[in-house]
Amino acid sequence: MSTDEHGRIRSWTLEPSLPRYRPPAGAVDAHCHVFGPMAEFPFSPKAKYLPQDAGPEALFALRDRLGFTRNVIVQASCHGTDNRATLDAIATSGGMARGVAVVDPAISDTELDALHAGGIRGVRFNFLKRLVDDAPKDLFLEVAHRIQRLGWHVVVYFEADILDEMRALLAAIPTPIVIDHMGRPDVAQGPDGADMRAFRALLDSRDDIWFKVTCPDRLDPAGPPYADFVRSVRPLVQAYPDRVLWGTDWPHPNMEKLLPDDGLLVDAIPEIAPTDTLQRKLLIDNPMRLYWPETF
Ligand SMILES: O=C(O)c1cc(C(=O)O)oc(=O)c1
Repeated sequence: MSTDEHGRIRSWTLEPSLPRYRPPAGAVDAHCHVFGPMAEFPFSPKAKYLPQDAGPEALFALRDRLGFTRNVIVQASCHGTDNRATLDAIATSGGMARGVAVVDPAISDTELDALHAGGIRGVRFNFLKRLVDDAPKDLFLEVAHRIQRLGWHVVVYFEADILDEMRALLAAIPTPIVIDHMGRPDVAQGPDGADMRAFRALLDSRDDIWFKVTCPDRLDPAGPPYADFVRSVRPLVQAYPDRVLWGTDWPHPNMEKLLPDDGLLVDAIPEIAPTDTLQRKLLIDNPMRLYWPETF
């Protein structure tokens, strides 16, 4: 347990192993976060965890160590709707990061424009009760309509047990959708289990629902080499190769009891995406299409 004298937790390992797998040049870590630094960017009073600082310098050092080129920084719940830490990290990346914001539904169009100028390309709707106090679907849907003019997408985080409740909202969202961590299926059920079947039905309901094959550490308690995660997720990558994204999830919010080794997370990539073509789509083509569309 890595808690400092102020009760601030560390959920990432300070010495990740060097991965054996080397990503192709230009690879994107499409799901990561920054925490603080708190002195500059305080956490939300509503934050459900109080992490130690995990700022852009550490994030970009990890990016280089793991062999990645770009990051997509997703606003973490501990920063609420104050996106300054995420924007600061993007600003210091030299064009090598873009982001996903969490916004107050009352946000103005001018503020949305400023987020766009700062590199934001999507908004995140979080439905996990342990992370947020409320998730107003009607207001979220209004936000989804308002960001359409910017060419953004909606990132949604929910767990498998509420997938059915989510269907109506997901069907109504007018922009592309990205599902965080595949909606957290129980990977122990295997690729044909109820959770994966329900998730595939969702993917089949629209051709613009993307998903992140992230967080083996959260979804597969057996740990590396994440055998259940690999056997459940590989068929998904093979079936939907053009709308799948990968990310480290660093600094792994709330994982302080079992610090994931980022090097071993990278080593799982060729297991879930076994060919060069799949790896290129997963790590370069797909995230670039979504976050750096002007390069196409
Ligand atoms: O499962 C989690 O605890 C978690 C939390 C956050 C966040 O606090 O934003 O983001 C994630 O992607 C995952």
